[in-house]
Amino acid sequence: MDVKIFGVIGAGQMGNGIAQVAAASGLNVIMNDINQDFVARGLATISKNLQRNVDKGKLTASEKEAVLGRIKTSVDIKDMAAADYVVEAASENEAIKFKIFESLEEVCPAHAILASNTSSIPIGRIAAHTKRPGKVIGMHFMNPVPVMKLVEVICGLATSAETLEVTLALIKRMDKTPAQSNDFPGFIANRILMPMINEAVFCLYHGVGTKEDIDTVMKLGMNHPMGPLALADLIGLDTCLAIMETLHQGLGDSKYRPCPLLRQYVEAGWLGRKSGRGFYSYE
Ligand SMILES: CC(=O)CC(=O)SCCNC(=O)CCNC(=O)[C@H](O)C(C)(C)COP(=O)(O)OP(=O)(O)OC[C@H]1O[C@@H](n2cnc3c(N)ncnc32)[C@H](O)[C@@H]1OP(=O)(O)O
Ligand SMILES: NC(=O)C1=CN([C@@H]2O[C@H](COP(=O)(O)OP(=O)(O)OC[C@H]3O[C@@H](n4cnc5c(N)ncnc54)[C@H](OP(=O)(O)O)[C@@H]3O)[C@@H](O)[C@H]2O)C=CC1
Repeated sequence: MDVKIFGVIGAGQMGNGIAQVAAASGLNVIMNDINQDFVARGLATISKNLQRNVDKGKLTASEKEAVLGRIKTSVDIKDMAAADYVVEAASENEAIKFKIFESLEEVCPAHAILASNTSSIPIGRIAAHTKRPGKVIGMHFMNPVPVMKLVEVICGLATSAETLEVTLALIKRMDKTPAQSNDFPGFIANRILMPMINEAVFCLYHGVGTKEDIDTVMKLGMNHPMGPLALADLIGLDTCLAIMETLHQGLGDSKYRPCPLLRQYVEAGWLGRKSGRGFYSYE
């Protein structure tokens, strides 16, 4: 299948990154969110990231304009009627994703593949909200999308070989590297990463160390590029909590229980970088 028009649902930190790398690979992109402010913010982030590359001499100004010129914005999901392939990158919330997939089923052409960038929700569960489970797949990019090489690929029980083949070709075209996971809650990436982050939050909660010392141990002791609490702030504490809840409920093991401190921060609206405050302050 030849993908010409690539749709992205959600213009947040993941959605705008996915739109950027798709447009940079030559695809025509439609980036959708629920209101004009969010798509405008997403487009401004893409423009800023591309400009950084122009300033570094990695991209010319006309290449930047060409990439931006391939991105159309939308606040109406019906615009996905033009898409051959759609990646959903809305908030990590089952009810929101189920509703989006029900709408995509209605508006997208029969040949369109519907992918989700979900961090943890089983793909089969999402696919059950469409009439085309063979054309539903997990395409899980890493944050920040323009920088990170990995895309985790998840096939549900019904995902077809053609859907996988088209997805792998797109990942190659975007100059990323795939790794395949079977369809378990949290897949591979967050089955391993998120319990580590949650344990770092428990260390803070129990007073094992300060946030700075916890992060320094993992940065300088284990050579991680960022400490786990700083990384949680980058990912978004609401997303971290949602992933832990999916692991806890889906795998039924108390070792995945979210740290109460993580829940307290989310309830206070301390969501990390995106809200200006998480474990650290960004104001
Ligand atoms: C939750 C999930 O479901 C899955 C996930 O995504 S989990 C999160 C996975 N991501 C990680 O673990 C990220 C860990 N952190 C890192 O790798 C690094 O700290 C980092 C890449 C974020 C920043 O790297 P750094 O060396 O500290 O900073 P910096 O020198 O400013 O940036 C390195 C490069 O990344 C670019 N960059 C940094 N942040 C960026 C962003 N948000 N968007 C685009 N580009 C960015 C910089 O422009 C720079 O590019 P050049 O090499 O071309 O100069
Ligand atoms: N953050 C990360 O590091 C990673 C996240 N992911 C996954 O990517 C997805 C998006 O995460 P992220 O970008 O961080 O989250 P953000 O909160 O930054 O962005 C989500 C965006 O989706 C919008 N949205 C919500 N509902 C709808 C809808 N019905 N239609 C269109 N857009 C909608 C949100 O709007 P509003 O603000 O109004 O709710 C917001 O703009 C999640 O599934 C997450 O688990 C995957 C890999 C890494």
